[in-house]
Amino acid sequence: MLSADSCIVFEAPNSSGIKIVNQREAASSNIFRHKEFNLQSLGIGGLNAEFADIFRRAFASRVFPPHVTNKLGIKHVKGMLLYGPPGTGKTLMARQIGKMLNGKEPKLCN
Ligand SMILES: Nc1ncnc2c1ncn2[C@@H]1O[C@H](COP(=O)(O)OP(=O)(O)OP(=O)(O)O)[C@@H](O)[C@H]1O
Repeated sequence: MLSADSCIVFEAPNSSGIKIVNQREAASSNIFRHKEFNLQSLGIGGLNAEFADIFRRAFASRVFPPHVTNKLGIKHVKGMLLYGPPGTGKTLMARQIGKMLNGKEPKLCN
């Protein structure tokens, strides 16, 4: 049953050649492939606080329906810069987050 809060998201596989336009806002609520995250199963250890910070800053706005973000004037974060000592999991985390998203792999800059 459809209600005023119902949201329809059209999806097409990349290989289909079909390009769906003008539904960016609606699609944003479906940004993650999986709704549950388990950092251990993603091979990420000891970065729970960092992941929570990334999620809160960059993705929290995307779990709200588009009409709520529009009404509140919330702008989605479109990029992030990870910094820290070498070999501490920045690249690993970026790649794993990229896999969880319905998008392209992250672009890594050294
Ligand atoms: N928290 C972690 N959990 C699991 N593996 C990790 C973690 N941190 C680093 N590693 C592993 O250590 C190696 C180096 O990590 P990674 O390349 O992600 O570090 P980085 O912070 O991007 O380093 P750099 O700043 O030098 O680019 C990788 O093989 C990665 O899988």
